[in-house]
Amino acid sequence: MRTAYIHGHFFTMDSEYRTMDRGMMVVERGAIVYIGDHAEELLAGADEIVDLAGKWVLPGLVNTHSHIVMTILRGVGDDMLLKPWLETRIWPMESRFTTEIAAASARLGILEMLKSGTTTFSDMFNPAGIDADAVMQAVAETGIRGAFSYTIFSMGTLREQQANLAGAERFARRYKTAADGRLTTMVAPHSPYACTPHALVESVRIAHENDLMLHIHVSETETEVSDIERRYGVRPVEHLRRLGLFGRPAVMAHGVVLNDEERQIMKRHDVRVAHNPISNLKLGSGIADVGRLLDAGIKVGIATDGVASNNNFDMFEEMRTAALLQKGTAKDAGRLPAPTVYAMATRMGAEAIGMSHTGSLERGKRADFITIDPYDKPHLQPVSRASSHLLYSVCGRDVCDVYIDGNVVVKNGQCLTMDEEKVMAEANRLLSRIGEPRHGAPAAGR
Ligand SMILES: CSC[C@H]1O[C@@H](n2cnc3c(O)ncnc32)[C@H](O)[C@@H]1O
Ligand SMILES: [Zn+2]
Repeated sequence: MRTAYIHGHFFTMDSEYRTMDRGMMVVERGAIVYIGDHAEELLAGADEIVDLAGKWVLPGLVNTHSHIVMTILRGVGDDMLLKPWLETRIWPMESRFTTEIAAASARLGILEMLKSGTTTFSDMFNPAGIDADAVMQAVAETGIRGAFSYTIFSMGTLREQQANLAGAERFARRYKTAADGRLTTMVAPHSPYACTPHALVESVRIAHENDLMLHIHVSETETEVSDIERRYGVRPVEHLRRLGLFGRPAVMAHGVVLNDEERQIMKRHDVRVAHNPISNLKLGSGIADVGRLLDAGIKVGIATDGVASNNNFDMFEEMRTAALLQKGTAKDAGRLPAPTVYAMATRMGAEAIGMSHTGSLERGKRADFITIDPYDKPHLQPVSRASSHLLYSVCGRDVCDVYIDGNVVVKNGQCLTMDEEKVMAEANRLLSRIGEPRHGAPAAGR
């Protein structure tokens, strides 16, 4: 099947940030075979022609760190710092999760991601008490692309910790290539504070033996850094380096509290960062110095984290927040200009999570793209300044169509791979099982 997408205003987000006004993209078997100016002769060989006149077309966004299974916890534990938030609100509720809740929560999270333009994500989920296969089945059916990680924690008895490691290894192997290559895995020790050195070393072994990346929360708060210093005599980055974590390609979620020496270690070992500006603000963790990370040559992607600390999966909101924070903290309006932020949310983010077959509209890449129709939207006028609006004015609700592997998964704002009403109703119904009253739910539904 060969499809020609014509007349759209294309933002390729390639390394030259090429744009084409009334351009053309040809897709065959889910891959881009042509992108450029309109070429009438290419239409002859097309099985289907899709007219995108008036629409902005850009690569699907890449969310480099999320927790979709936590979506049902949106609104839990507002106004708390990370440590008490996790220990007194989030972890106790996660411990009551069932497979049904986890799968419903994942569907709801992915529905929100797809409808707001995210086509690829890298996710960590807490496997305790749930059947990971059922969750993966739910994820595969949505049509999204992603890297999934079964989180390794050093909690509970020794036997429970061994079971957790064995589960993570089984999972990493089983889903390394799944759903026609759309889904893959990473190995995810939760953090230097929730994992023993043994669990961290085992994580590296699993990653090495299965040729996988590592994904870990690091240096999110001052408290974490001082706790690790007290326990191990060194800061988190050096602690992880000594344990061999950076012998594999690794994505560090957060990286809020870092010094120059740590950035040098990270650059030397090609450690990438998933920057979660809104979650870091909401949990009172601080603001990562993204400017310095990029200046040091470190790849940085943008991420939402879970919605309990955000409270949504809107990557446009995340991009704008990232840009504004860096300008404000550096007192330099030129910090993090639009092209840099677009790259972080698309091509660089995809590279950061080892998925460089997506993230830009280039020949040979997967046809993962989204469209925005600006014409009926006052906040996107004047339309001629699209390259500014994509950062400063667009929000997730403006996304019109979403394609992954050349398949349309959202059309005119409606998700085609899920029954939207059912997904939302199911999440609300299951909420009562984890002990939260459903404030605002209609009485008849109780
Ligand atoms: C969902 S899997 C992993 C585990 O991570 C917890 N979590 C969610 N957000 C954060 C964060 O910002 N820092 C550290 N840990 C976080 C979540 O509750 C899960 O148990
Ligand atoms: Zn996280």
